[in-house]
Amino acid sequence: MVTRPARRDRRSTLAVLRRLGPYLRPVRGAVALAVGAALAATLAGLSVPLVLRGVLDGPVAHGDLGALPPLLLAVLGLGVLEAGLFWVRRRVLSGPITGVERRMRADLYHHLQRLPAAFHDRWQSGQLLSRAVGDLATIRRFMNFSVVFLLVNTLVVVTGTLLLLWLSPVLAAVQVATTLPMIALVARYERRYREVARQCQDQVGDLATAVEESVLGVRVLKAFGRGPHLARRFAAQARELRRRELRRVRMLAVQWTVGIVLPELALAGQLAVGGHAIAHGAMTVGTLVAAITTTSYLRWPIDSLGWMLAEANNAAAACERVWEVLDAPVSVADPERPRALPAPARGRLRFEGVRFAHPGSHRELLRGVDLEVRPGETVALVGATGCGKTTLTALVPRLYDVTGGRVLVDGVDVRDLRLADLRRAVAVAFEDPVLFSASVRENVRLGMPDATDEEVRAALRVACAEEFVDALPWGLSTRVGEQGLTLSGGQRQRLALARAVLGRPAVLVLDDPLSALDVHTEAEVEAALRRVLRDVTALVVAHRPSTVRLADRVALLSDGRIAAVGTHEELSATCREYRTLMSTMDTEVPGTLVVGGDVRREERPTRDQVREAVAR
Ligand SMILES: Nc1ncnc2c1ncn2[C@@H]1O[C@H](COP(=O)(O)OP(=O)(O)OP(=O)(O)O)[C@@H](O)[C@H]1O
Repeated sequence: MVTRPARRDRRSTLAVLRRLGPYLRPVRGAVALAVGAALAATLAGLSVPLVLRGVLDGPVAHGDLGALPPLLLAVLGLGVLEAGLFWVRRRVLSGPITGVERRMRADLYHHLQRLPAAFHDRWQSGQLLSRAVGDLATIRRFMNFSVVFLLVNTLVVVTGTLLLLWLSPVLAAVQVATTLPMIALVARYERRYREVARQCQDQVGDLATAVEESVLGVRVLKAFGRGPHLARRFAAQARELRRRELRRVRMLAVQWTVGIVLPELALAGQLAVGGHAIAHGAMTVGTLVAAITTTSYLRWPIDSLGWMLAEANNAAAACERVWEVLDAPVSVADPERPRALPAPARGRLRFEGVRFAHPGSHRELLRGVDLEVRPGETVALVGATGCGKTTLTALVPRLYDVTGGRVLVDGVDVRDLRLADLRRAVAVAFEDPVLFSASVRENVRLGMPDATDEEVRAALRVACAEEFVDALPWGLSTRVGEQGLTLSGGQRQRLALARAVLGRPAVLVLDDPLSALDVHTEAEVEAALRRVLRDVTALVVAHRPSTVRLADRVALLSDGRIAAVGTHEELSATCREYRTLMSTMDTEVPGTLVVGGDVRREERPTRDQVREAVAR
């Protein structure tokens, strides 16, 4: 499993953030209005020093108190205008920007759904979760606030400096001299800060994975008493996150300190220079007060510059993480010129010279599989543990694509079919039946959302699940807990079977469909399956004789190829490897444990045990 991708984007923060453009374009009107409102608000604030100069050098200097009220009203008006415009900025932007976040999240989710199984094999779910939740929230905060104020504050610093220049070039020079070190510091920290931010966000992803795994596996952890061990591992990861966060905070602390000290230095410098100039009659008190008020007003824009660039770097690191997922290629996709299945579909399934290696694996798992499952026929696929049975079945609905050869349904290469058409024609029930936290009805209708309750019930009957579903508190509407954990393994497997047969597929791929059933239920489901399998082409991965009994023919997968095909009797008579395999399977049924009336199946033999048996 890959914790996180190795690729690191070395592009500048601006280049990374520029990719937000297409998302921001539809709301550019709102952004422009917000920038305009924030700019007008800040300029209103920046005008106050000019009015102050007017007060000091006019009515105050000349004792003309009658001229004072309009100027005081002007100060009050500017204050109210500034507050109102800031309100407008927030009001105008929040809705559109949360809409942008929603669109990005929807795109990410949609893309995750389209990415092939091989992608999900490699990525930890916590990494994906933290990107879909935490990183997108970081980007939203940046767009909502920092984008506007980076623009506005830069403009305000420039305008304020020009105003100072107009008031007094020498006081402006003091201001510029004390601002330059801040700009140099920010430039120096830019890349390092982004790297640290990235490390923190990656560590949050690892932590989310750890939480998710231990929550999903809580029963196993409890049963094996591994809770304390996991807690120690989690604490170590949390310590690592803290260490990285502290590095980030230390860098921010330096920026904040410098950001606070420099404006104070500017004020002290301006007081010294201005006081001297006033003493020599080269400057009025009003000019000095106006300059100092302007410098004070510039304090927040300059202070915030470092902080907002840090936010920009956080957002750039978050963007990189989101783009990594969005840029992952959808390698299993609809063909450019899709072909249609002949109607009505007959369900002839054929593997021709099929080769396959898992991405990143140097070992070819399947090395030329040739097998035909005729319409209406059931073929059981058997073979030693880990020989590639599940992988071979996963090639039919294109969970993976073959690396050589081809898989054909009714003579059409599955890669030439639209995925929707293929998945309508081919239904799958996995060994590990995954259910979602939704009602029984929604879980069964997963592949056919429009199915009626009657159709759902018919499928449940086929899977021998109707009785237990009716006994649930709300029948079909009962919500099964997360991953269906409120149901027994056998119940989950029967729902997964019902889901597979609901759409009346032409081809049914079943991966060990009886694995989680007790002996009694197994007999029931087996009988029901016999009925289903009569009308459909089926490839069934079999781990025990009872499943093999369902099949018309059996195919033995060995060393990446189909080593033998025939009826159970033929193979038993002619194939030594098959006999040995069946004898290891047979040991499972007598080995069934009966504990207080509760019937449980023992573990299947390990791959090594099977190999040993085959070698004997
Ligand atoms: N996503 C993956 N990436 C790399 N290797 C994988 C992946 N999935 C499975 N494998 C490897 O491929 C081999 C075949 O796995 P597969 O699940 O197809 O075997 P199987 O015959 O169905 O086994 P079993 O009988 O135990 O269910 C195993 O060695 C497994 O470790």
